[in-house]
Amino acid sequence: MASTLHSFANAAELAANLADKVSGALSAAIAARGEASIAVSGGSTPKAFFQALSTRDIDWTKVTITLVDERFVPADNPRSNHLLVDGNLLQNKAKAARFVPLYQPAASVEEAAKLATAKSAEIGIPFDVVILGMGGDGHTASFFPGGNNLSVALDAQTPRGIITMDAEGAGEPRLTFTFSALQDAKLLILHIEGEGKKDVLAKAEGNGDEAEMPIRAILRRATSPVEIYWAP
Ligand SMILES: O=C1O[C@H](COP(=O)(O)O)[C@@H](O)[C@H](O)[C@H]1O
Repeated sequence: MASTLHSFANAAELAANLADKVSGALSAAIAARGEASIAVSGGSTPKAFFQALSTRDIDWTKVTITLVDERFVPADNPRSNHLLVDGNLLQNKAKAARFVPLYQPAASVEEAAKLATAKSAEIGIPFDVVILGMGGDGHTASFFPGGNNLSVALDAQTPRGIITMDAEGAGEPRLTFTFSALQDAKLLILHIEGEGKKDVLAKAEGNGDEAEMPIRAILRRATSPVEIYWAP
């Protein structure tokens, strides 16, 4: 499916525009079905966007928020994506939203993935909004180059849900939604910032294996159009 690049003068402008776009999509879903769902990324990029979105005038009591991926660490760990969402998105008006975490306090990451899959099954299918990020190595969600479960995660036949990922570049073991669960969001956004990430995107858009740059799976095979939001 085609992608469209939206470029902004700076990160603040991007955050405000993306917050408007996403709040419009969530409000439309609430008007149509009485509820809305959004899966967001972690990492260093989304903070300003989360803060902007948290102030938007939406009926947040009807919104379910989850993560596209998470580290297998509890929510008080500084590297937790849940912690980032708690401090920046689940604030202001968005405090009223329901949050479904991927981390579960289980004995193993595999057990946590099963529990998270069961809990997230209540969230509407497909997601109304998915916000993906991208690492400098071309990973998105926790689809890491060299990941032990990468081919399963990227296989369109793998059922929707959360699986585990171990990879050298990942730090901790990860929990990630599968490609099948993310690629058909009604609004599918790739949010990246900086000249370096633009170069990585250009490389990903060229020829090469998906396994080398897993973002290619989204750019090449997502059934929804990919809206790319970029600022220097
Ligand atoms: O590990 C992760 O990294 C990516 C990209 O993060 P960034 O710091 O380069 O913005 C992120 O999209 C993903 O959710 C996160 O777990």
